[in-house]
Amino acid sequence: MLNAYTGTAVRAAEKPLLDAAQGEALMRRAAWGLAAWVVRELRSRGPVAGSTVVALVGTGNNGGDALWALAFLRRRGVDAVAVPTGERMHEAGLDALRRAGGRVTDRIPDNAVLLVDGVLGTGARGGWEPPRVPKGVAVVACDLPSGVGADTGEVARGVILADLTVTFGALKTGLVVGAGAHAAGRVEPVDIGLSPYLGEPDVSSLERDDALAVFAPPAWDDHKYRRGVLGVCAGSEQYPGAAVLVCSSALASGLGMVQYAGPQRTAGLVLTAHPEVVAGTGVEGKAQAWAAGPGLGSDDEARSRLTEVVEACVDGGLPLVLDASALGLVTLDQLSRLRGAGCEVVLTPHQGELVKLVDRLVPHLADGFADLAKADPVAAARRTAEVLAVVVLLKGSTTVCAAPDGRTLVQNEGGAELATAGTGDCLAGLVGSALARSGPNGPGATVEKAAAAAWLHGTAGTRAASDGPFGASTVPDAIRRVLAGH
Ligand SMILES: NC(=O)C1=CN([C@@H]2O[C@H](COP(=O)(O)OP(=O)(O)OC[C@H]3O[C@@H](n4cnc5c(N)ncnc54)[C@H](O)[C@@H]3O)[C@@H](O)[C@H]2O)[C@H](O)CC1
Repeated sequence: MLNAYTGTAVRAAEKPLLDAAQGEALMRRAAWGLAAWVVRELRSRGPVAGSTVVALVGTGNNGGDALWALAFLRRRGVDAVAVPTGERMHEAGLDALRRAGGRVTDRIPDNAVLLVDGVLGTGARGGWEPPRVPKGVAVVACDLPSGVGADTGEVARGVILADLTVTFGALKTGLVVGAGAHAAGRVEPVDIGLSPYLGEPDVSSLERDDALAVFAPPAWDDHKYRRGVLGVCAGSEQYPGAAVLVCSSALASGLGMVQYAGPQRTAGLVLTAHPEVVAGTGVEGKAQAWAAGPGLGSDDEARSRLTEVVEACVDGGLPLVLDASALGLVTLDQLSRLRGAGCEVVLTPHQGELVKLVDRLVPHLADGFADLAKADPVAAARRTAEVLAVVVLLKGSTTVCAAPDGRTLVQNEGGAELATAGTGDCLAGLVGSALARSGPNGPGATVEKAAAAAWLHGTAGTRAASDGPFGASTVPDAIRRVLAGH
C-alpha cells in the first residue's frame, strides 16, 4: 500500500523540524536525494561529468532545493547552471552553488541535457509563465512539477511535463491524482525524516499484492459457493453486449459461479459465450452479490429489473455494485433501504454520471459540483460517498475509490487505451466479483475491494494494450493473464 499526503499536511509535518532549526538540514537532505536521482538519469543517457544540467529556480525553498542539488552535482563534475525565474533566489542555496563553481545565466543553455524544475513546490499559488524547454531535454521536477496543486492534482497554467518527479518527505496527493499524476511522470520519494510527524495519509493506493489478495486463487478445500457467486443484471434488447462483458470479466477473475438475470435473447448471448453461466429471467438463485446496470437502459423494464435486484439485496443483506444505467435509475429510498439492511453498496460513475447523480439525488451539493469533479475528483468522490453513505468508485484517468468515512484509495493503473466502449462493463463485473468473494470484511473492506477491481482492470488494460489497440471484449482474457502472472 502506498500512502500520499496533502501538501498542507507535509508542510505541517515539517513545522516542528523547522521550529527546531532543522530547515537547512531538511533542504540539504532533499537536495542530496534530488541530485542522486539526477545522476541516475544522466547515467542512463550518457556521461555524468561534463554534461550540462540546468535548473529553473523559483524564489522559495523549492528553488533552494534545486540550487543545493546543483551544488552537489557540480561536485560530480556536472556543468551546473541556475536560471532564476523571479527577483530573488534562496540565499544559502545560491551561495552553495557559487562556492561549488556553478553558474547563473538568464536562459536555458542550448547544450543542456537535463532540466530541473525548481520553480514552485508546495507553496505554489496558481500558474506561471515557463520558458521554452528545448526538445530532447529530460525534465526532473523538484518535489512537484511547478503549478501542480499538491493537495488536489489540479494543474495550473505553465506546468512543464516531467519525466521524473523527485518528491520529499512523502508522496503528495497531487502527484497521484488526475492531471497532476500525468504531469509528474515517474515519481520517486526521498525520505527526509518526516515520517514521525506525518499523520494519517490523505489517500492511498493498492499495490499488486494488495489487489491480488482480494482476487486470490481458491484454497484447496474451496467449493463453488465459497469462491463467490455473482448475480448479474445487465444488458437489454438495445445493449445486449453489456451482459456478456460483465459476465466474461467476472468469470475471468475466477469466481465460483455467475448467475445471469435478464431477457431471453440477452441470456442466449451470455450462454453462447459462457455455457457455465446459470441464466434465468428472475433474480432467484444463490447470488452472494449483484452487479447491476450496464446496458440496462432507462425504460420501465430496466427500472423493474433494477428494483428486483435491490429487493433481493435488501432481503439477503447482499453487496451490490451499481453501474451505468443503474446510476440514473436508483432512488434515494432504495439506497437508504440497502444501507438499512447492511448491504455494501458501490457506485461506479464516470465524471459525467457523477455530476448527474448528484444533480438528481443530492441537489444541495449540485451547485459548482461539475467544476469540483473536474478540479478535485477526490473531494467530489468523497463528498458523494459521505452524503449517500456508499462507496463511490469514480472512473477517470485516476480511479478514485472513496468510502463514506473519507478513506480514499486512488489507482493509476491502465491508461487512455481503456477509454473504449464496454470497458466500464468489465470493471463492473470485477467490482461485483470482488464483492461476491468472502474476503476481508470490516471498516475499509468495501473500498479496498473496489480499488482492487480498479487495479486489476487497469493492469489488464495495460496488458491488453501491449498487443496493440483493443476493444473491451479483449479485457477478460487480459484479466486472466494478469491473474496467472504473465
Ligand atoms: N520547508 C522546508 O524546510 C523544506 C522545504 N522543501 C521544499 O520547499 C518547498 C516549499 O517551499 P516554499 O518556499 O514554502 O514554497 P515554494 O518554493 O513552492 O514557492 C514559494 C514562493 O513562490 C512564490 N509563488 C507562489 N506561487 C507563485 C506563482 N504562481 N508564480 C510565481 N511565484 C509564486 C511565493 O510567493 C513564494 O515566494 C517544497 O515544495 C520543497 O521543495 C524541502 O522539501 C526541504 C524542506
